[in-house]
Amino acid sequence: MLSNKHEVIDQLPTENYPPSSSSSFHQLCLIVSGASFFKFEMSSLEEPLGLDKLPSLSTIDLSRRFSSNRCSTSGEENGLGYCWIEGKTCGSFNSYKDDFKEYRREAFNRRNHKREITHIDSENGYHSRYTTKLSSYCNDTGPRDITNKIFKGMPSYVKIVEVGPRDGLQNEKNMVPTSVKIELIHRLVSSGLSVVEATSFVSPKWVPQLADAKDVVEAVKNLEGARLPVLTPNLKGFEAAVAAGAKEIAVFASASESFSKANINCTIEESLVRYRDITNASKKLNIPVRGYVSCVIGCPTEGAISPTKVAYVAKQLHEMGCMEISLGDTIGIGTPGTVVPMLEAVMEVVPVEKIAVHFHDTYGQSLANILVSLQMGISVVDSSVAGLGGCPYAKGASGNVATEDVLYMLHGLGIKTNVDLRKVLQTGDFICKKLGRLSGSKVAVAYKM
Ligand SMILES: CC(C)(COP(=O)([O-])OP(=O)([O-])OC[C@H]1O[C@@H](n2cnc3c(N)ncnc32)[C@H](O)[C@@H]1OP(=O)([O-])[O-])[C@@H](O)C(=O)NCCC(=O)NCCSC(=O)C[C@@](C)(O)CC(=O)[O-]
Repeated sequence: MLSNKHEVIDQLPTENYPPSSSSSFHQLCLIVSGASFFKFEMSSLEEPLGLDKLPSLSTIDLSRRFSSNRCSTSGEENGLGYCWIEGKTCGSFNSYKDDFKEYRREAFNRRNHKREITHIDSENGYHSRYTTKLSSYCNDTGPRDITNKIFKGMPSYVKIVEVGPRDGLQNEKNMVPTSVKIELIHRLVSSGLSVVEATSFVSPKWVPQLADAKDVVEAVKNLEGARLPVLTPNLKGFEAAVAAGAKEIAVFASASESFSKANINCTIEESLVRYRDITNASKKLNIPVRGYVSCVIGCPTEGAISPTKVAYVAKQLHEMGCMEISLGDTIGIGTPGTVVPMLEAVMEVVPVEKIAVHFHDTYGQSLANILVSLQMGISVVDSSVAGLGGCPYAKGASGNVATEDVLYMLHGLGIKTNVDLRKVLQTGDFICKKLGRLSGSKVAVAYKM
């Protein structure tokens, strides 16, 4: 058992930790595929796994890993990454549409396959035979084909948008000192995060915690190495943000009419008018604007939200000039079953490279949802250090998915982030101590044991 924190942190997986065996790799593929029919050799959970025991794909050359003789990949990068798609040339997003069509055909056209399988009951360990409808992956194809299907279309680099200082803190009841917010941003930037959402220029009556937005931005505006967007709900906020020195803005619409009312006191259409004013003003100043769509799966009052509504709002934001559209499962109710159709709808109207995903972890589904998003080609993921977060106007919304957990998964998949997980863990430790709470990151908890 590791007792010393530093000892623990020193053993964390980095982006390039030592090679794993092919059997670990195979195990991971099976885990990722959600195949519950296989038994794994598990390591003791009494202490964190040593790095050499962790299933890692990171050190195996991606092009070799996922290519067959048919694949012409030579490991070249085209700016967005290596091709992970068997039998294709290696541009990732250039060939995206074709790849995605094929992906959908192969991934979703297997609903009526009846198969007899041997089920190993995970609790009782007994074998039972039954006929069920399920994916034909396991019986039709070899492990290599399964692997190719799982990793098809995944990016080799993912940009993390750290939202801890804004989304993470906005719901904190006790006022967090401005100096702590500033130090938090410094630490996050020094861990390699290239985008750290710093604060919001919203009404202090609505979100008192972020009433010090001006002071925060003035203190961090010259920080190098990261972009520091701030949220603005209207021109008043936009102007205040720019005056304080903000160089990037985010606007936040909703796919739910009730949530729009509760959150920004206007209808969806009214919010889009406000955001058009902001994007017009920002174009003149050459300030990039990110657009959020909240409640993309469900709303605390309206229930399920249709993918068509989400796509509509996303399209509007895209067309008015938002450079990236972040899709927020504000109350964290999504599963891959609901996230995939929502993403499909949005991808019809917004290019995949402009889509980000923003999951709250209320039901523990965030990593699964991120994984399917990656499989659909998305390469921008929002997360919050230590899993801080929650929306004051969304009852039941819990923290965002923890940055540490996302990094751990991405690095385990061999996906680059340029973020130092150790430093993010230390930052999570820092902010949790300041807030007097436990980390919401599973990885942080595991490495402290
Ligand atoms: C939009 C408003 C302002 C409308 O609020 P309102 O009360 O309808 O606005 P108003 O125009 O009547 O103004 C009321 C007061 O607020 C002031 N005011 C007006 N605008 C600003 C501003 N920008 N900055 C500072 N002050 C402002 C304004 O000057 C006035 O002050 P008073 O005269 O009473 O002293 C309000 O509803 C608001 O601030 N809402 C923000 C709520 C918020 O931040 N929610 C959390 C965001 S998280 C989210 O949306 C989800 C996301 C993005 O994280 C993604 C996900 O998780 O899914």
